[in-house]
Amino acid sequence: MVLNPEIQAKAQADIDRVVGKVRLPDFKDRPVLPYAEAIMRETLRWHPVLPMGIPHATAANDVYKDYFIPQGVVVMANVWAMTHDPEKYPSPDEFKPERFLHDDGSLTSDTMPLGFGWGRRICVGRHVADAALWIVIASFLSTFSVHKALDEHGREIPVVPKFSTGIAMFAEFIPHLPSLNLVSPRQTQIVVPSVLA
Ligand code: HEM
Repeated sequence: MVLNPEIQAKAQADIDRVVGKVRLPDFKDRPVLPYAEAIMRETLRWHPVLPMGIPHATAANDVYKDYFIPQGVVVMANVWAMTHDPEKYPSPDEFKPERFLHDDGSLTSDTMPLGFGWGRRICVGRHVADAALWIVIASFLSTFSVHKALDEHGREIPVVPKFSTGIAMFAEFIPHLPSLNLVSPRQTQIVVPSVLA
């Protein structure tokens, strides 16, 4: 969001329109908040948490497209190449939630399943993760805005997105951002559901 303020503003306008400003988003709002959903899918596509999945081993000899693959070799799925295929996702390095939306704003059928793997060893926690990601994204955007911090002259400090390499990919730049002005509250009154109060 700090890199894409116009996307943040668009998502917040959508949430304010549907949810209003006196309560937090709830799961019942999810079907009518396609833009937040598209942000989540684009996040999983843009920098997948496990860009090469988790290593697997073949249980038997196999042949795939004229390649002989012996039993017991390590096989890794190049999730990064799939989520950055320019034919499927033009300008793949750009963060564009709109790629998951039709022109009328409704969601496409591409739910970005690649981020959780596939087949027998698909992520067993995907439904927990999916729900948790959505509610965090929607609640955060509802209550806070992320801005670039300002230097002592009041100028925005540029943010360079830098991600770790290795099995798991995470945003390395976030802990190094100066905290000044980074996150600001945008709602003065939030009604906490009684179940949480
Ligand atoms: C955004 C969050 C998450 C992402 C992107 C993610 C992604 C993945 C991926 C790509 C795999 C490997 C699938 C494969 O080998 O083909 C995996 C495996 C797994 N995940 Fe997740 N995961 C997430 C959250 C979770 C959570 C919250 C849990 C537990 C509650 C969980 C539990 C597991 C387990 C146990 C496996 C191993 C499954 C197996 O080998 O049979 N994951 N995950």
